[in-house]
Amino acid sequence: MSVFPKITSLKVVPVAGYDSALLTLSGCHAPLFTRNIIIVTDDSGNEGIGEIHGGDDITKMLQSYEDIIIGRPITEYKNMLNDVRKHGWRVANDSGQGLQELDLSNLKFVVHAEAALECALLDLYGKFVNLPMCDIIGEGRQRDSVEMLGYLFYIADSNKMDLPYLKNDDDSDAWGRVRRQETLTAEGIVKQAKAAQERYGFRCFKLKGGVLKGKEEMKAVTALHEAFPDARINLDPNGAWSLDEAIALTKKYGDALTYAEDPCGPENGFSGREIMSFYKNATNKPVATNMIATDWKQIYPSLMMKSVDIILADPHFWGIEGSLRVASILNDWGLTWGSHSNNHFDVTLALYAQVSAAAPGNITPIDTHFIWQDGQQLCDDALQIRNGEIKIPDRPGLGINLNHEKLEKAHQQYLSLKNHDRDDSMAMQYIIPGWKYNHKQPTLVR
Ligand SMILES: O=C([O-])C(=O)C[C@H](O)[C@@H](O)C(=O)[O-]
Ligand SMILES: [Mg+2]
Repeated sequence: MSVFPKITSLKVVPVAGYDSALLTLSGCHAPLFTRNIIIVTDDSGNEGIGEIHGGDDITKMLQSYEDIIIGRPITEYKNMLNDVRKHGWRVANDSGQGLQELDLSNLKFVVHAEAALECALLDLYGKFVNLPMCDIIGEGRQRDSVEMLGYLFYIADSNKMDLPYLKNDDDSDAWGRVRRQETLTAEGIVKQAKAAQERYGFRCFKLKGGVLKGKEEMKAVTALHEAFPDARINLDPNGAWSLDEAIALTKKYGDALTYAEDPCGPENGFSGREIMSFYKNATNKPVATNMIATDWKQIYPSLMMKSVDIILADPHFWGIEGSLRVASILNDWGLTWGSHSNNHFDVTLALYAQVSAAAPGNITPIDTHFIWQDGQQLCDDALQIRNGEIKIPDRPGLGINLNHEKLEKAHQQYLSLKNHDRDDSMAMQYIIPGWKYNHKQPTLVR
């Protein structure tokens, strides 16, 4: 008979949180974004938690795991995950296109819902053996503290949209104010970076591009470099530029840009993996991606063709152990690991910290959207970004515990929404009536 705690329940709680009117190639972030929180309990009384993208399909996938895991000892977590992969609910008709054209309707195929279960089971397991998650995953702990990057965005004027964006909700410092204000210039981006640095101490920045003309965005990169000469600076237009434009822009403004993230993508019958390899040959610029290498099939040609240097292997796309396998391979081959993010709560923030703490090698500072959500924590003991870093707490598992009242409030916010899937064109159409997504046209260039 097993002496190990057994799983007694699985609960899926869809939640929503507030966001700013952030602009990206896919449009404008809506005032509320959705996520799914999974809570797994065992008969020792422990609660394990995980968080993943929102949307009805992902909620359904998570709910389908219940019968597969109830009654099993937590030490069987690897077998439980294997059974979930075999028997869990799946969305049909994946074209295999993935995110190479940033088609957000493909997120449900790219996101691996079982990563949230993996997180909750490892949280329980860590609590059982009384060790932080980073000590029991991958090759074990590689560092005690993880560097995060300051993720900057152009922001639309939410006063011009009849939508419930937060306004004047946080007057505690410059960041609290700046993150809700219209930002469409290089000076505005530098102001945003300074405010973010003041609150969080970031040493590196990433600017989300694909919004203005490439030349304008590179001017913002140059202004950031002048303001923060020691910072690593990255621009991510999500493949909006043509190969020729990406080469020309990088040549002109190259010194300010430490590396480029998905500067170009599929064109003229070539896949994004081929185009990025042409770009690298022409510029020698290090390249990061969360678009062309999001699974094991895509990673093979990407590495064969030397299309990328930095793979942002988000554990929500690869699973926790999958992401760390990517980290080990990249490290052995002299390449670099990092993680991509979408909007998220503090459960994901803790997951990024734990996975990154276990990623071997010289990793790149980790993406997080959380600074845009700060103040909406679901846990009382949420991890903090201080001096640009998150310290791994001396607590077992993820190192955080849900506050069920806060969770219920976020669930009520979710229930107030008609649509649960991300749709960046909805808010965008308030800015440019009739606006339609085009993966080769920056959002405001119409
Ligand atoms: O690096 C990233 O965060 C991305 O490439 C894509 C995401 O869709 C991001 O722009 C977002 O969530 O708004
Ligand atoms: Mg990206």
